[in-house]
Amino acid sequence: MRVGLTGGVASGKSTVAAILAELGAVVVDADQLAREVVARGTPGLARVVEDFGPAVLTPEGDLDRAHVGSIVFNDEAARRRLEAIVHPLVFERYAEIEAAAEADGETDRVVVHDIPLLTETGRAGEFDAVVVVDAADDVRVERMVRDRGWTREDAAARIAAQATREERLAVATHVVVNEGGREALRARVVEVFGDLTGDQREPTP
Ligand SMILES: CC(C)(COP(=O)(O)OP(=O)(O)OC[C@H]1O[C@@H](n2cnc3c(N)ncnc32)[C@H](O)[C@@H]1O)[C@@H](O)C(=O)NCCC(=O)NCCS
Ligand SMILES: Nc1ncnc2c1ncn2[C@@H]1O[C@H](COP(=O)(O)OP(=O)(O)OP(=O)(O)O)[C@@H](O)[C@H]1O
Repeated sequence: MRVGLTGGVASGKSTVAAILAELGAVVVDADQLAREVVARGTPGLARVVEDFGPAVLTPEGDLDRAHVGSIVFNDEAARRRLEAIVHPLVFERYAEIEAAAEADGETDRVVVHDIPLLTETGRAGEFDAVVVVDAADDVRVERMVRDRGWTREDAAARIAAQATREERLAVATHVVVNEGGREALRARVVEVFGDLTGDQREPTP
C-alpha cells in the first residue's frame, strides 16, 4: 500500500512519519532525497552552481541551504529554477527505491511517502491514501520561530510558497490535526495507521 503524507511547512510531517515508522511503515522522505541529490560532489549540486553561481556554496563545498532558502523563498522564478533541477532527480531516486523494495518483496508493507509538495505537484491521485497533517498558520509560524530560529518573515515566506491548507485538505483521505500536544498527535496517528491497515482496534493511549 502506497500512502502519501503531506502538510504545510512545520505542520509536523516528520514527527508523524517517525510515529508511522515505529508502527511498522516504511518511510521515504522527499526532503531527505532532495538533500541527497545535491550533496557535495554530486552532478545535481554542479547544476545548481551552474545556474545560481558559486556563491550558493559554503567554503567546504556544500550547498549553503540557508542562503539558497533566502533566495528562493523570496523569488518565485528562482524557486521554479531550483525545483526544475531538483525535482526530476528526486523522482529518479523514488523510482530506484520503489524498484528495490519490489525486488526485496516488500510490496505488502505500508510505504509512506513524505512529500511536502504533494498537492502542489498534482500527484495525490497516485496514492492509495493521502494523509494530510494540518495546523493553523500561526501555530506553524510559532514552531518555525521557536525550533528553527527563523524570523517571522522567513516563516511567512515559506508558507506563502506553498498550497493553502484548504487546497491540501481537498486531496486528503485522512486528516491529522496537529495543534495539540505530542500525546494527542500519537493517538491520532495510531488511529489512522489502524484504519490504513484495516486494524479496527481502539487506539492505545
Ligand atoms: C531551498 C532549500 C535549499 C532550503 O533548505 P532548508 O534546509 O532550509 O529546508 P528543507 O529542505 O529541510 O525543507 C523544509 C521545508 O521547506 C519547505 N520547502 C522546501 N522546498 C520548497 C519549495 N520548493 N516550495 C515550497 N516549500 C518548500 C517544505 O515544507 C519542506 O518540508 C531546500 O528546501 C530545497 O532545495 N528546496 C527545493 C527542493 C524541493 O522542492 N524540496 C521539497 C521536497 S522535494
Ligand atoms: N504536537 C506537537 N507539539 C509540539 N511540537 C511539535 C508537535 N508536532 C511537531 N512539533 C515540533 O514542530 C516542529 C515541526 O515539526 P516537523 O519537523 O515534524 O514538521 P514538518 O512538517 O516535517 O516540517 P518541514 O515542512 O519543515 O519538513 C518540530 O520542531 C517538531 O518537533
